[in-house]
Amino acid sequence: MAHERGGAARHPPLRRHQPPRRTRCLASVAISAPWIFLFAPDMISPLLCSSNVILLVLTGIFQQYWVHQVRKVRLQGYYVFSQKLKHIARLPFATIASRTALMLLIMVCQPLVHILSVSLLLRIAIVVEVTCAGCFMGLYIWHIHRYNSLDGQPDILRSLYSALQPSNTFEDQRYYDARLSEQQMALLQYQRENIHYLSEEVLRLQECLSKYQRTDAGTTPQVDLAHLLASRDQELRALTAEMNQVHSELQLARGLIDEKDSEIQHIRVSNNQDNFELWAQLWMLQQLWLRRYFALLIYLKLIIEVAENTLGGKKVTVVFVLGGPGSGKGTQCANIVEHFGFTHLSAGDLLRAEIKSGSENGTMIENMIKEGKIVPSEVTIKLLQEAMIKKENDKFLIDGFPRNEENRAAFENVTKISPAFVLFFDCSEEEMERRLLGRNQGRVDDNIETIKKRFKTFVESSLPVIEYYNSKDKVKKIDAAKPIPEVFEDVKTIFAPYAPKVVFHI
Ligand SMILES: Nc1ncnc2c1ncn2[C@@H]1O[C@H](COP(=O)(O)OP(=O)(O)OP(=O)(O)O)[C@@H](O)[C@H]1O
Ligand SMILES: O=c1ccn([C@@H]2O[C@H](COP(=O)(O)O)[C@@H](O)[C@H]2O)c(=O)[nH]1
Repeated sequence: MAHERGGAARHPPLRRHQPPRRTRCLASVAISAPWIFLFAPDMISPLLCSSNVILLVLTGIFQQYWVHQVRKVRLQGYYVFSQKLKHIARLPFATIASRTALMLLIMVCQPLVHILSVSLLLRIAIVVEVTCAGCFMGLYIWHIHRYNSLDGQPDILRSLYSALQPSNTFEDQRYYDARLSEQQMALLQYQRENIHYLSEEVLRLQECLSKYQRTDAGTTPQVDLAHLLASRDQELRALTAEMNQVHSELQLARGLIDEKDSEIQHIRVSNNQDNFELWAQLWMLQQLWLRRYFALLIYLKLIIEVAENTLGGKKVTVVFVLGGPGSGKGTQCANIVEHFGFTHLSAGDLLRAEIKSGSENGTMIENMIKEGKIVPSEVTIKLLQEAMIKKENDKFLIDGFPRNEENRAAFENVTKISPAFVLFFDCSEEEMERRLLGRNQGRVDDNIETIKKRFKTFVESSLPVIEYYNSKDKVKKIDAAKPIPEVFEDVKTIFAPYAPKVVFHI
């Protein structure tokens, strides 16, 4: 952006303006009138007055032209500069107008004027007038010259916003009260369009959100999970495509502006104002696209925020509890549930329940567990999603999952949920083996043969997952070899931010 604007600033469109030759002629005639008309002294005063009136008319016309030029400077975005020029452009006309009035007054009051001759007074008036008008014209020309060598940035945005912000200074207050320039109006119009566009996007977003809302007060959301996730994915894809399109259109606009920039360089030589108008239009177009682009980025961020860590219309907090078999995950999860109000979802327990339910996957799952192998991701993820949706809670401990990289990636892709952190129970194999053999819960995999296989799977497949989250700074490691209460003391420190808030009842 700065580049384009800078480009424009390097090639200002105005050329240096000289006072018209006619004005100078009239001024010289006016000054030399008393000598030219020596043969007819009575003609001097009326002639001086009438030539001054002509000069006044011409300055008026000339002022119109200057004001038009000042407007162009303002349209280019140099608001502060144009404000300065605006006052200077009016000074020559004001000077000549006041002197003409003075001259007419002298003429009218002729019989009362005794100190100096009328002709002398008129000449003094006209010399003062021409000197002042000349000075002001010079000042204007000097400013134009300064403008042409100006290398600053247009201050249009400042001017736009300053007009909308009340100020204490008198100058700013006047500006605040003054009518907005056309350029400001145009920019405001664009802002309005963008606001309109954004509100449409917000409506769309609200519509998307409403799909995630629960439709009754019951515990089961009415939205079909698969449909919900699929539509959310589709929305994300559509939005990304739209953003890419806008981005390419933005590039196109930028390309055009660059092209026009070089044409504007030509304008400086040829003084072709039409191309400047084109540049101004392109600049505005680019502004529009930029605003739209950023609006879309914000929208995309919102969508991603909505999509992430959301399930059945609620934002969820998920903690993965990982560690070797027998490291004490289940034992500590029970404590966390009691103290911190989490819902405990053990992937192993869900799989065992699935076997018991007599599902078609039952035999496959049972065989995998006996072999200490990892059940396919889609089976486990489906069970976890269903369990999460069924529960009212929004804080979940997912125990013993993900067990490998594939589990992890599939879960994040399908659910768009990433864990707040990973609680890792670190324990030696000897200690874990001792605990598992002493667990005595009748589990088919708590035998030395399967235990060895489970250890192998843990080292080969599950440890890389922990390493992955560690690289993301998400792992909170616990020394699980300590006695149960001591381990829980460490766990409590980690979960302190999740402690339920104390409510005071009066
Ligand atoms: N810190 C501890 N010290 C001693 N024994 C413990 C400790 N933590 C748990 N145990 C015991 O070890 C056995 C295994 O514990 P637990 O079921 O919690 O482990 P786990 O990590 O969930 O195992 P798995 O992954 O096989 O489900 C249990 O009998 C439990 O009482
Ligand atoms: O995500 C998972 C979780 C578990 N399994 C299988 O179940 C057993 C027992 O799991 P525990 O967590 O020890 O209760 C495990 O050895 C795996 O075979 C799984 O495949 N995927």
